[in-house]
Amino acid sequence: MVRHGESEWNQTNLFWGWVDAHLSDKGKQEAANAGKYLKKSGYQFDQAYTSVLSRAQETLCIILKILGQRIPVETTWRLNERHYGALTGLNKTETAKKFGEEQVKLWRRSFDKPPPPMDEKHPYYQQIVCDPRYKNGPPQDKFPMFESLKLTIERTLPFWNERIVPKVKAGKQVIIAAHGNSLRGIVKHLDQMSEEKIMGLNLPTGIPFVYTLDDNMKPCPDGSLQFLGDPETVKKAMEAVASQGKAK
Ligand SMILES: O=C(O)[C@H](O)COP(=O)(O)O
Repeated sequence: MVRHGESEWNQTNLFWGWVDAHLSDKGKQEAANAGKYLKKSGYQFDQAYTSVLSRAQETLCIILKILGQRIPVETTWRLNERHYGALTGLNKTETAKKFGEEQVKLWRRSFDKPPPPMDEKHPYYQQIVCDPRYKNGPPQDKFPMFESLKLTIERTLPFWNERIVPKVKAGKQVIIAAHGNSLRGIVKHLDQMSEEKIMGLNLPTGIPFVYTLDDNMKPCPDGSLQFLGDPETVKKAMEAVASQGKAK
């Protein structure tokens, strides 16, 4: 699994959720580094999965190009970033100054406290709701206007169980290029993390992590959340993500 590289909106520290941002130059470099690391470690994949958002698709494309692999790619809104509701488009530092760091941490990392909903007057409402990439779902009457991690997991796990698990059980190697919170949902599920523990997990951009699963889809000993990167770089990258919500 890999969280997309830094996007143009990461640079300006905005909540972006379902808004479609492209990779920044740094993000393209991060994706290229991820590809090189995977290549050096000898990874070959049979199937790829990604969201319908450009930043995840661009990351996957760069990685597969470096691996020199052409494999089937399945895209789904179910792997999208969580929908950040009314916070979409707001600056994270400014939001922490206005509402306090604790509140922003709860919105960003708590399990079931959702951000306030996006209403029809929100500047990104039309762009998201009318985007043709959602013509195959989610249905208009269930289209999210906000998501907690819990709600994100509720729409990500059916895809994991129905589409990804059968491939893995058939012995296929799969790569998932997605987003900080859709991947946190899968990690929570695989490692059966508590709601408290998942609050402390900040996935860095563009650093792949590996799961080796047994026949019951449980992580093998040492087969859980293994980052492919130098530990100090991974640690710093995780801290940097956590501190995006500070008032500074
Ligand atoms: O949507 C966003 O802003 C990011 O993809 C994830 O942000 P977070 O790290 O604040 O949850």
